[in-house]
Amino acid sequence: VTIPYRRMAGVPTSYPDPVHIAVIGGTGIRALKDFTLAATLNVDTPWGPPSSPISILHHPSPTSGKPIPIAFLSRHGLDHEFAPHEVKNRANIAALRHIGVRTIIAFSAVGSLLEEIRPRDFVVPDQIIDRTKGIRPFTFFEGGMVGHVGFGDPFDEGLAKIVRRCGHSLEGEGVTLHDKGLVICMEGPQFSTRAESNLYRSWGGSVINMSALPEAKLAREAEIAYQMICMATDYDCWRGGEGEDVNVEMVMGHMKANAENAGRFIGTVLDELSKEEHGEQVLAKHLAGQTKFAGGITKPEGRGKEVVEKLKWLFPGYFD
Ligand SMILES: CSC[C@H]1O[C@H](OP(=O)(O)O)[C@H](O)[C@@H]1O
Ligand SMILES: Nc1ncnc2[nH]cnc12
Repeated sequence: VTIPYRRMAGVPTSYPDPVHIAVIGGTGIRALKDFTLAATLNVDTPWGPPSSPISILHHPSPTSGKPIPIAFLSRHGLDHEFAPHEVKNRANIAALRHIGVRTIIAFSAVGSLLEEIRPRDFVVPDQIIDRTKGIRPFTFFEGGMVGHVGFGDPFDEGLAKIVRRCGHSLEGEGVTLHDKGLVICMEGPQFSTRAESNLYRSWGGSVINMSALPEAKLAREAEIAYQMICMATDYDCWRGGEGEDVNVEMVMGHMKANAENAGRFIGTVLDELSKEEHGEQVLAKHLAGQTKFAGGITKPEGRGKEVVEKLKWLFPGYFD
């Protein structure tokens, strides 16, 4: 199936098993090629519905041949109708955790802030600077439940190692991969000024997007291992040559031209993650339980009823 996963006649609307791995598709990635659509889920969450229905895709395990379910969610909606500040981040992450997801591979089209990261290159980032403006809902812990999770390393290093290996295995076949990178996550939806772009370069920024946050923060609160794969589509506006400033046409043009490689990259990562040897990593056992303590700081008598109910839905057994 290559079209965006709308509700299709005959496709089940429920799925019997937990789904551990998810892909969040960004700009230009609204579906995954060569997967069988097993179900389309309309999950409602205490934070409202997610940006899109969740498609459950079947992918044969490269070791056992058994079908492995993968959840796919379209960050900006099936028709790219949600601007970066309108993306239903809390509902997206909550819905994914609710169906069993503990590993997310998130894809993002980014501007490059470095000469050596050329359009169509891939980057597996390891750091983020938050330049969003506080207008996006960014936590599950508010309204009478205080929670503080660690975010020193905003991406999951175990997952990053696997993703990098997969990317390198495709090098020479049209894929160029940069192993590390600092993502500047800006508010948007307007692109940056030239002064801002230069400022981010002076901070050591490698790439810029509008969607790493709060997605990555919410995934951490939800104890989900999260790694973003970025694909450069432009040089933002710092390079300054004629006709070089980023625009949507440029972004979409590079995404379309390199969609095949992006799809192969994601497919290789899913193949690898489907191997039994990565079972513990995929289940993010290293994160399990952290939010029970990080989110349990508010004394029971001070807890907000409404938020407690929401959190019970998201973390059954944590805040009883
Ligand atoms: C269409 S250019 C700006 C847009 O592209 C990126 O989207 P995504 O991260 O979802 O691939 C960027 O973050 C902006 O939302
Ligand atoms: N230059 C840029 N700035 C922010 N987000 C982007 N996504 C793709 N290119 C971008």
